[in-house]
Amino acid sequence: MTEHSIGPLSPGGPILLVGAGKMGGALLDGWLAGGLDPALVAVVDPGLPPDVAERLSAQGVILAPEPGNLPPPAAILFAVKPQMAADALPSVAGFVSPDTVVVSILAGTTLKTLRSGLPNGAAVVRTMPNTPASVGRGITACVAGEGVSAAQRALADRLLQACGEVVWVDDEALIDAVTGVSGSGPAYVFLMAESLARAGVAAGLPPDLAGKLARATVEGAGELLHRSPETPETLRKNVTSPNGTTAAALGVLMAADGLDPLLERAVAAATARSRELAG
Ligand SMILES: NC(=O)C1=CN([C@@H]2O[C@H](COP(=O)(O)OP(=O)(O)OC[C@H]3O[C@@H](n4cnc5c(N)ncnc54)[C@H](O)[C@@H]3O)[C@@H](O)[C@H]2O)C=CC1
Ligand SMILES: O=C(O)[C@@H]1CCC=N1
Repeated sequence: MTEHSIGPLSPGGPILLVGAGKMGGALLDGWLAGGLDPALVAVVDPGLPPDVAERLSAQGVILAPEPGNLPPPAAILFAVKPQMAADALPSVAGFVSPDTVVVSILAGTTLKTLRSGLPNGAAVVRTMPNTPASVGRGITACVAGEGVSAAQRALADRLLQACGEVVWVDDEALIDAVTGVSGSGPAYVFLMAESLARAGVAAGLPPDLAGKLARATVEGAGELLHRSPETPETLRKNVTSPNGTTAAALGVLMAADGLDPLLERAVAAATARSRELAG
């Protein structure tokens, strides 16, 4: 369930999703749960599993449209794997009209690459969402390419807000580091739950109990962070009694070779990979 309602939206044309996998599908679910009329939504994805196609079709979503039988889309959400971009861009290009805004979520794929595969002067927004979008709790960072109008930017913003928060940056180069922090970031948190469970087993707990405790701890800490106005630092200090158990653990995690340098290397690796994907 999304917390975000996009309510009645008259985008001036359909919204076309190209690539309805994990991220594209999450955005689509967010739009439908947020109140977007399914008759205004079209999906192109040759790999759509039959059960998903059946569900979408039953909801009234238009499947596998051709440029000739779909009115010019107000927005095209481009959500294939970066490695499929070159193959898929021509089919996106076929749907682009002068008023269409193309919103890409492809890691690494630059505005320049996207624009080079689309009709001259196409309006393109490059974004980086994350998988908590599937529960309406994502965060997406966006950068608008040349010629994107205020109305096109507002439409992109509204579509992405169906799945969580949206922030805009002016400098496209920041999107690689955004990818390293929030795009890939949920995986680091899930790994934390896995690692904490393994550490619990190493400390003598039965695996089932360690897994349950670790999962509930990550869930609960995330929810507390969500609901509390306090900073992460204050919430951490609230757990830490002087000379107590947490202080003992934090002595390890906050040491010179602790979590900071490890995460710095991890985020730098993701950022570098995002730049590499640009080719
Ligand atoms: N999974 C994640 O956490 C995030 C992914 N992204 C980006 O989202 C994009 C999609 O990633 P996922 O959803 O994880 O991948 P996915 O593999 O789940 O989805 C890709 C979808 O594209 C479809 N597809 C392949 N070729 C196509 C074509 N020519 N035309 C239309 N559809 C086609 C596939 O059938 C598949 O359903 C990637 O570019 C990735 O960089 C961005 C932020 C987070
Ligand atoms: O791993 C990836 O390349 C994508 C982009 C951010 C999250 N998943």
